Amino acid sequence: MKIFSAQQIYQADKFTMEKQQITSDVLMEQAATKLFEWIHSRLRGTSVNIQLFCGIGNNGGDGIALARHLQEHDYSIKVHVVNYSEKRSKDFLLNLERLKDRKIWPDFINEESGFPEISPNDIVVDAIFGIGLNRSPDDWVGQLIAHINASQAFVLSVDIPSGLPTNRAPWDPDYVIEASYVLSFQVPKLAFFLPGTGVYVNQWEILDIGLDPEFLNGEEVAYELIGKPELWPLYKPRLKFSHKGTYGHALMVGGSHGKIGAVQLASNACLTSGAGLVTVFVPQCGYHSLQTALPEVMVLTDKEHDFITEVNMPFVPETVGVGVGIGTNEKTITAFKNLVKYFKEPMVVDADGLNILALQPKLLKDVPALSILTPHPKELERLIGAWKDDFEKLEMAKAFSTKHDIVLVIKGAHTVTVYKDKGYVNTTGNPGMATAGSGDVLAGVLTGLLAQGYEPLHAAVFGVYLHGLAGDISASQKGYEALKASDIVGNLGEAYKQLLSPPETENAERE
Ligand SMILES: NC(=O)C1=CN([C@@H]2O[C@H](COP(=O)(O)OP(=O)(O)OC[C@H]3O[C@@H](n4cnc5c(N)ncnc54)[C@H](OP(=O)(O)O)[C@@H]3O)[C@@H](O)[C@H]2O)[C@@H](O)CC1
Ligand SMILES: [K+]
Repeated sequence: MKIFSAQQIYQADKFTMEKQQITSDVLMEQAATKLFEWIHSRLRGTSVNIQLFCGIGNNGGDGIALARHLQEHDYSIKVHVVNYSEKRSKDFLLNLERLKDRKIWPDFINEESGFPEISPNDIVVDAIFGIGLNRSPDDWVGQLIAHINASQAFVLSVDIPSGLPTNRAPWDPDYVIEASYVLSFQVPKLAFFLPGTGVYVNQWEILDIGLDPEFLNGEEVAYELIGKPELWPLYKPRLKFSHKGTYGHALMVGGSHGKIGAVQLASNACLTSGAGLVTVFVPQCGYHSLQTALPEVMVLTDKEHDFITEVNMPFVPETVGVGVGIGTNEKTITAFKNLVKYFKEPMVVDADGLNILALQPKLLKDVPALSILTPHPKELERLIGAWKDDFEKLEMAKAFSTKHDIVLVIKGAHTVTVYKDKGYVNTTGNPGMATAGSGDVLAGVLTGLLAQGYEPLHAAVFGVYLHGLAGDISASQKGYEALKASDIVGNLGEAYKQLLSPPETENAERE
């Protein structure tokens, strides 16, 4: 699903009105009707107090129009106009008149003394600011937002939590609505998925307000939200007349004394994700445990006992996954340098492999084009430098990816895969996956997909989703706390099955 910028949403608006020969008021009415239907289908006339806080722009207009529908269906409502500017929008004013025609008189809030009491049992509709927010809310408006947050009422935000900008971090983190639920128009907003701004969005859903599909389908976007429908075309079905050679031979290079488990998890994941053959290259201390734990995996050892000093390959693998548990011993760094220089196909670099690249950035020019790097935030910062907010981080990641022609997988609650000027936001995964070895499993999955011939960008987007889905299945079986990385490997097969299950269940899978 495409993620549009605010500017693109305004363009979609304009295009729709011109093509369908409708006015902006009609579009607002469609939006308000969808909001009303969503609420009504859940409340079914329940007697609950609904307090609507409406700004003076089109987001406020949506709220005012919604109030009219709620009143027509006998809901108990209280409408507040948050009077933060004299510049009221045309459709806001039109809907305010319609409300007055029905003898509903909103109160106008101009300062703190006018804040209403909000009971924890009320429902708050937040229609103060939408995607038009372009500067910090005035103090008294910020205080109103804080007052709503402190109320413990259920807060339903229209389009986007008020105070949350679409393209930067909030000016003041206390001046943003903490939404219980966001009903967002037509397309999800990038801010919902980034760690600094996603915290304001507990749950979200898209309402189709009828923006024109011709525009939506034709527009190029900087970010895409990845769900099942985006993955189906990437999947490579197993063929009847295939053999293990068809699915590639992967080499996993990693491990050091006390960290053989990392490479064990990664190679197990690599094989389980479907690689035809997997060989592991480890220091000698890893030999027995690997041969015992993973009979399907072949093991090569370094001449050194505790760490890797030179990677000798008696065969040419389809791909290499390097870095998990490898450490940063000087001799290991030399081995890593030689490996990235010698190997010419896209590879996966994780963990200490990334730290070595951060220590010696000139090695980046030797990393094969289209290789996949899988940093967590700290590793990313070592690679690309510090950022001011998540939006800048993504721009810096795009520049880095373009400069070095590599695929960057930025791990987090919503892992974002970046290649050149485009980002792919993942929708699977859960907090239980913040556990030792989870990243090693991902590195293994991605290496396994590369071995099977997936294009590197596809391998990254597909693998991140699959890994998260296996984590979600694990969480449903064990809960968050008890979830271990080996459970994720154990559920990769079930994840494939769910991923390929028929489209009927698709909506339920979406967030
Ligand atoms: N296609 C769609 O999705 C549809 C979208 N619709 C709805 O429209 C919403 C966008 O509406 P909008 O453009 O009127 O902006 P909104 O957010 O209401 O702000 C109002 C104005 O406030 C101003 N302003 C900004 N920051 C400020 C601040 N800190 N303190 C004070 N003032 C500030 C700024 O004006 P300025 O003063 O900069 O000229 C801004 O224009 C969208 O979220 C959705 O709910 C639907 O109606 C139908 C179709
Ligand atoms: K809002």
